[in-house]
Amino acid sequence: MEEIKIFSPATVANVACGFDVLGFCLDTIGDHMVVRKTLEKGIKITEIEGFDLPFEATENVAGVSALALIEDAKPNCGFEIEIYKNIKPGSGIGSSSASASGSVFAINELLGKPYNKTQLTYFAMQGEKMASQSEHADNLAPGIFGGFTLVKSINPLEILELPTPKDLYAVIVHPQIEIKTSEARAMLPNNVPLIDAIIQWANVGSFVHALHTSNYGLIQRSLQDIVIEPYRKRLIPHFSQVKSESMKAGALGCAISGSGPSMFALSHGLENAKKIELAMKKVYSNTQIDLETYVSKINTKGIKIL
Ligand SMILES: Nc1ncnc2c1ncn2[C@@H]1O[C@H](COP(=O)(O)OP(=O)(O)OP(=O)(O)O)[C@@H](O)[C@H]1O
Ligand SMILES: N[C@@H](CCO)C(=O)O
Repeated sequence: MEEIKIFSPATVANVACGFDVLGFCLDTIGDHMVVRKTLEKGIKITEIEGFDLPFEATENVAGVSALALIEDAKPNCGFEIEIYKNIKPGSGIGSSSASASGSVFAINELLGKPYNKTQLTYFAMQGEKMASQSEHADNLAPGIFGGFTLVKSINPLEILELPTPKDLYAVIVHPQIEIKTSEARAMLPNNVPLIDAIIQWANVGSFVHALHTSNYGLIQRSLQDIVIEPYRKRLIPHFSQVKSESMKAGALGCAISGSGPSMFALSHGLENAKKIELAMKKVYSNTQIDLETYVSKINTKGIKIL
């Protein structure tokens, strides 16, 4: 194979209680990428559509992760990358992650799949590190593995695939402001009071159990974030109203997606998800804030070859 076209989906990191460890993959929004082999060695980004991003491979996360992979694989060829972006950078639904994971997934396919999904996540982390100035894989893993994932450890990298209850849907509201992950991380405290940590890790454990048992009531009781949300919610206009209106509309939970400004809600069933989407839109209807909303099935396959 000389050329490959892929869909690299948007993802939701943290999932309320699991800062830097939990994530899930969306279905209805993502970037397209075309990657082809070249005689000339190295990585070239030849096309970027949708948003203004660097073409220099060492400055674009897609290039940085691809360079990490070829440094290890030492292939006899190079690669050129075209990026067709739909996910706005700084949106909180894994824009940089979709590019970082998409390029390594595509190159791996073109090389005959020498690497497994965990190794691909490792290479993609090198790109993510540049964008957010810290190492985390909670957006990358669900894009590469699909479904819900838990990053058990980043050193050594270990990723657990979690089950997806059949009737679970996600609703995303994206107020059109930009929040850089690096800045949203810089505002967090270095220490967490033990009393808060106890509540948070109990929620992570019970959320994982709820996914395994398709226990929607327990999903609802586990989706809370008392560690990160108190700091970041002030970055997001109308955060508290979106949350309370979503819950009134039947959400299992509503929280910041990644580092924001997007917020997500989980829903038991599609009809209910549509009601939650309407409730979210209504909160912003009398404001000047532009927004996008999406209702999505949980994407259990991850990155897709087109
Ligand atoms: N291919 C790329 N796609 C998106 N952002 C990129 C890319 N290459 C470099 N960047 C830079 O990464 C930054 C955006 O990444 P950031 O992690 O802040 O946002 P995000 O990926 O949408 O958020 P989140 O990780 O919270 O979902 C921007 O500064 C952008 O210029
Ligand atoms: N876990 C990360 C996800 C965003 O990249 C954060 O919230 O900072």
